[in-house]
Amino acid sequence: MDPRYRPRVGTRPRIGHNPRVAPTTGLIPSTPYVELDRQAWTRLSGSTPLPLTDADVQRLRGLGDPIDLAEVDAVYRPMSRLLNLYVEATTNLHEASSTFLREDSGGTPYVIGVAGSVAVGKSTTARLLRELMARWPQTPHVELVTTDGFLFSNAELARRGLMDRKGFPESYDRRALVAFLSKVKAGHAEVRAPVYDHVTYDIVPNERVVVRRPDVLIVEGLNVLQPARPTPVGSSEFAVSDFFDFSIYVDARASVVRQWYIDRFLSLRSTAFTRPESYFHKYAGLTDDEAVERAGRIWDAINAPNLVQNILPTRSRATLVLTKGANHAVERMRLRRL
Ligand SMILES: Nc1ncnc2c1ncn2[C@@H]1O[C@H](COP(=O)(O)OP(=O)(O)O)[C@@H](O)[C@H]1O
Ligand SMILES: CC(C)(COP(=O)(O)O)[C@@H](O)C(=O)NCCC(=O)O
Repeated sequence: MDPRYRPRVGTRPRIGHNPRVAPTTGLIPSTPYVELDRQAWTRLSGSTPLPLTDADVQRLRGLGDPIDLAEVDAVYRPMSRLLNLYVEATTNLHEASSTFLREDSGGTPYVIGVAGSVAVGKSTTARLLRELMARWPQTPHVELVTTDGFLFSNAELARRGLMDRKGFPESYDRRALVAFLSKVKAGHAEVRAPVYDHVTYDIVPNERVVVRRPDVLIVEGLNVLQPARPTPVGSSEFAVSDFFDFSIYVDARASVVRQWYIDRFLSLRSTAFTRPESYFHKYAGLTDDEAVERAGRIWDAINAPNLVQNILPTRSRATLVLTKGANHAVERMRLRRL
C-alpha cells in the first residue's frame, strides 16, 4: 500500500478539512503536502509571465548548474504565480491584523527562506527568485542575504574547536541572525549583516550588507529551517524560520549532491583556487584523481554528516520542497497544505 495513505478507520474528516481521497483506494492522505510531478506543476503557471531572458538565467545560475530558460519556465513560472498569490494574501492578513491592533500596517517585508545541502543549488534558486519577484510591480525591492555571513570567523571557530564543523548549527552566531531578522521584520530603516567570502573561506572584516526596508527578503542557507535551540526552563528563543512567511527546501539524493560537490571542486580548482588569497589555493595544483579524492574527503567528513544530521531533518518544515534529479532538473514538487 502507498505509505502516504492511511486507512479510513473510524475517522471523519474535520470540518473545513479538504481531504484528497485517493480515487482507487478511498484512503485519506496522511501527508501535509500536495505532491506534484513536473508536468502537473508546470500546468499551474496559468498565464503568469516569465520576465527573464536566456542571458539572465546564464548570469544567475551557479557554478556547474546547467539550468536554462526552459527549466526556469517549467519550474519557476508556476512558483512565481504561487508566491504572487501568497504575498497578496499575506499582505491582506497583515492589514487585517493592523486594523485589529489600530496600528499603521507600514509594509512588513515578506520573508522567504531557501534551505538545502551544500552544493545543491540553493543560491541559483534564491537568485532566480530575487530577480523574478523584483520584476513584479508590487515588490520591486527584493533583498537576498546568505546565512554564511553569520558564521563565526575562522579565528572564533578555531577557538571553539569548530573548524571542521563549518556549516553545522553551532558554527553560526544564531543570536545575531535572529536579531537581524527580527529588525528587518519590524521595519527598521537600515539593518546590517556581516559578509562571508568563499574564496578566503572567512568572514570579511569590517564589511556589511545593508538591508533597507525591502518588500521581500530572501534568506538562503543550510540551516535556515533549524528549530530553536532547547532553552532553560522559563525562557524561550526564536528560530530563524519563525520569521519566514514561506520556505523552500532544495532537495536531491545525497549521492548525487556529493557528485555535484566533487564536480564543482574540480571546476574551482582551475578558477577560484588559483587565486593566491584562496583558502584552497594549496589544492590548485592537484591532479584530477587527487582533487576528486580530496573533495570526497571534505564531503564525507563535513558536508555529508551535516546533511544527514542537521539539514535533511528540517526538510519537512518547508512550505515547498523541490526535488532535483541527477541532471539538476527539478522532477517533483511538494507543497504544504495550508
Ligand atoms: N571554495 C569555494 N570557492 C569559491 N566559491 C565557492 C566555494 N565553495 C562554494 N562556492 C560558491 O558559493 C556559493 C554557495 O555554495 P553552497 O553554499 O554550496 O550553496 P549552493 O551550491 O546550494 O548554492 C556557490 O555559488 C558556489 O559556487
Ligand atoms: C559556507 C558554507 C558553510 C555554506 O554556508 P550557508 O550560506 O549555507 O550558511 C559551506 O559552503 C562550506 O564552506 N562548508 C564547509 C565545508 C566545505 O568547505 O565544503
